[in-house]
Amino acid sequence: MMAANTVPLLPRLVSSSVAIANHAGKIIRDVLNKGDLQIVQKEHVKDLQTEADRAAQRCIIGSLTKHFPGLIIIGEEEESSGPVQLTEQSSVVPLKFTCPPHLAKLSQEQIVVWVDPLDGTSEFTEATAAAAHKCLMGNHDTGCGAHSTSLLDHVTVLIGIAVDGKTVAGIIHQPYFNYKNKEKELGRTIYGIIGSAGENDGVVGGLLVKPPPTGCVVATTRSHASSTVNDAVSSCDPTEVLRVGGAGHKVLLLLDGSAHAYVFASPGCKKWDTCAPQAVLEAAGGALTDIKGDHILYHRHVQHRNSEGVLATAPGQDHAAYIRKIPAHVKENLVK
Ligand SMILES: Nc1ncnc2c1ncn2[C@@H]1O[C@H](COP(=O)(O)O)[C@@H](OP(=O)(O)O)[C@H]1O
Ligand SMILES: [Mg+2]
Repeated sequence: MMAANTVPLLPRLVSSSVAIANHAGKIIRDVLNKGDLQIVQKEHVKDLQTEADRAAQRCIIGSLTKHFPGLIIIGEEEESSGPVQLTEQSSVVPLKFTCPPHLAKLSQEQIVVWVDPLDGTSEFTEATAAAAHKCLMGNHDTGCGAHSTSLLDHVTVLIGIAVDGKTVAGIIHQPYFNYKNKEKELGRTIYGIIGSAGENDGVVGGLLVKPPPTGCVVATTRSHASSTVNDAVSSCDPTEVLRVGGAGHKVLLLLDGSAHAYVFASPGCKKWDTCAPQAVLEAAGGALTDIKGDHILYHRHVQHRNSEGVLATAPGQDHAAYIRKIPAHVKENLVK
């Protein structure tokens, strides 16, 4: 076995982040099971924060800082007081693939980590603590409150790693994956490094990448729709539209064979929403850009908003063709 300090920085960071994201997912479930989300409204009524967001972020930033002192980390939530549950230094997960050669000699100063401790907060709050407490005790859904608890699938923990302003690696943890099936393990973690060797499931850990069905299934926002969002979706001539929560969840739909494209022509989504999902998607051969087809950059001092929207396509799809379909008035409406 190689000594820890001979393993390049990037795979060490990804491996620790997988363990940290798993831990954050457990913290999220614990908060929901206690039944008191302590919801705070941020910029507007659909921009919420719960104790699960805060506690998960304390865990992620505290643990990353402990294991990688001096690392630049940008999290969605402001600093909050409360217990900080850290992962152990030894909590690392063996990765399925090796570091691409061009990323093998990074210095920590080149890296920015973008953290969304709980993506899909609107859906999380709707899957009420009461319904979740009743239905999820014992790791299974008894059917009561099924409508609201099904939204728990939309919740993810996102840790994205950018190098010199470009996303290179990402971790998406889904804390409630399998929550309806008590026979199976609760939660899953998907991770990828762009440019790793291997084919499809070999380059994305934790998920078997599948092609989408025939037709054109477009995933878009469930809770932040607008006329430009709807115009952009319609322009793709979808055979089906999936209105679902979370940027992480929507990208997972592109990877698990559920959708062809994720279209969001609005400035509300932020860098911490897209950094990890973009890396995982692109590691598998998909693409994520703004709605005009330009790259999204993740430098330390970049503006947090993805002000020109988000358009992502599943592996094997013609990304440029989707960009061409977006109407000019939608593109003109979204400016830096
Ligand atoms: N108008 C808006 N205001 C605030 N956040 C927005 C937004 N539109 C999108 N987002 C954020 O982008 C992410 C994906 O949104 P959606 O689920 O609507 O597609 C969510 O992240 P969070 O759940 O982490 O806040 C959501 O809050
Ligand atoms: Mg988010």
